[in-house]
Amino acid sequence: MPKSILAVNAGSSSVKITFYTFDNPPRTIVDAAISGITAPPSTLKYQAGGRKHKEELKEKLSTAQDAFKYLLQRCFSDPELSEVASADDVEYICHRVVHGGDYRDAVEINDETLGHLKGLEDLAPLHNFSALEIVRLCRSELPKVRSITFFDSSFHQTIPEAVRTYPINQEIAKANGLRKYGFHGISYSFILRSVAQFLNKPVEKTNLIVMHIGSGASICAIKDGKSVDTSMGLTPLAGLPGATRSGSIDPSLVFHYTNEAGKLSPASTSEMHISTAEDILNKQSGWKALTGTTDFAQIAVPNPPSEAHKLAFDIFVDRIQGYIGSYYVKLNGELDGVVFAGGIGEKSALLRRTLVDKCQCLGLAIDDVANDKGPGDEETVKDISKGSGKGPRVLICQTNEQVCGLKYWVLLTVTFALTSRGGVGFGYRLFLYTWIY
Ligand SMILES: Nc1ncnc2c1ncn2[C@@H]1O[C@H](COP(=O)(O)OP(=O)(O)O)[C@@H](O)[C@H]1O
Ligand SMILES: CC(=O)OP(=O)(O)O
Ligand SMILES: [Mg+2]
Repeated sequence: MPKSILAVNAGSSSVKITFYTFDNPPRTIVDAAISGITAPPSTLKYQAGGRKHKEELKEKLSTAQDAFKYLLQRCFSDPELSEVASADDVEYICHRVVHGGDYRDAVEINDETLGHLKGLEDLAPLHNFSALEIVRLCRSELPKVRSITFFDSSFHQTIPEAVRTYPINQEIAKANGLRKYGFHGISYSFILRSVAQFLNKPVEKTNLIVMHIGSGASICAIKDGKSVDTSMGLTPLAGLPGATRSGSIDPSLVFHYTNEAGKLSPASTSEMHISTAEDILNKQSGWKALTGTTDFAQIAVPNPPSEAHKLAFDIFVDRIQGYIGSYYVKLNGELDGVVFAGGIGEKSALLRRTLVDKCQCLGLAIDDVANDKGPGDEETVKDISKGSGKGPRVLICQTNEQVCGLKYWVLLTVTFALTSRGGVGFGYRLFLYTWIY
């Protein structure tokens, strides 16, 4: 009988890992996350069985790979976690990889797929490189464990041509894969299923505007259970601003920023080639550039410590409001709910209230008590709308990018019956398959 599945989510400011059992449904053995990698000290959150623990770390973990190694070691050395004491207890690792290019589904890592993904590294400079560093580490340090990669971009394959196409020379666009891909799709997929279930609607009849807003922030219009537009584009830089990202700007700004902007950045390596402009717009912009902090909890406060903090908050609200209006029209006003998710969406009552107040003309209204209280630990979806029945629901969804990847993986392995090379038997996969539907 197989042992455990490890799911890894390397975000731009955090690394989250979860070990699951092969049960029906899979049971979480341990959930561990390090956040604030870009704003030290980092914080560790650790949850196993009934034990919950949060601490500020003294160790300097400046890369996603360091954070991953730390988390793995922490789990393996926990004397109360006999189920995952070493790499021998792990059968598969499911990695969240942000940019999957034209991959429609998850893929198993081998020399060929890894080589292909390496070619996409430059298109998600804050993400793919870090995630693939973890994949490479797993291949060398845990060579017997098979790695499967899941892509944020897969969920957005349904975006219509006119939305995903940039109005540029189409030969060049096609040759270089220059189109809107969209990201946070693993999260949107989890949110869609969870909210549809909560609203008691079939997924394929559910229409939502979902915000996944954390260090990286995006918004997605979902019509009949399919992504029809999203704010990120060719790379996760487009759309909303983030902790260190500018979001959409006039592209000409790059040519007027500094003379150096078009040159290769000192951050470029043999692995990753980014220009100074990309480095500035991805890593030195957003609320960090405006306020000095990447922590939105210091910005979303009733009495901001400076005008700059207030401006950062107002800019974020303005950009999100613009997308909500646009997506409401794209969905023809047929909207089941507006959903807040991601670190900021789930935790900032102030941001939620401010936005909903600004979108009252769409029939959105918020219950202040429910909003201030937020969701309980075990509450995946919480309704914070005012009144009942009429108008789109205002919801919070505590997203989970790890478990959703796991579900996709099960589906993939069942569908394609990945060889039995030391893997789980087909019958067992079928058993897991029944858990999905
Ligand atoms: N109470 C809070 N209010 C506002 N923002 C918060 C709060 N708690 C955490 N955040 C913000 O959430 C963001 C992290 O979101 P998350 O989705 O977990 O990260 P990542 O984008 O790295 O995956 C950080 O910018 C953090 O400041
Ligand atoms: C795509 C993206 O921006 O991801 P994250 O929010 O995890 O940084
Ligand atoms: Mg994230």
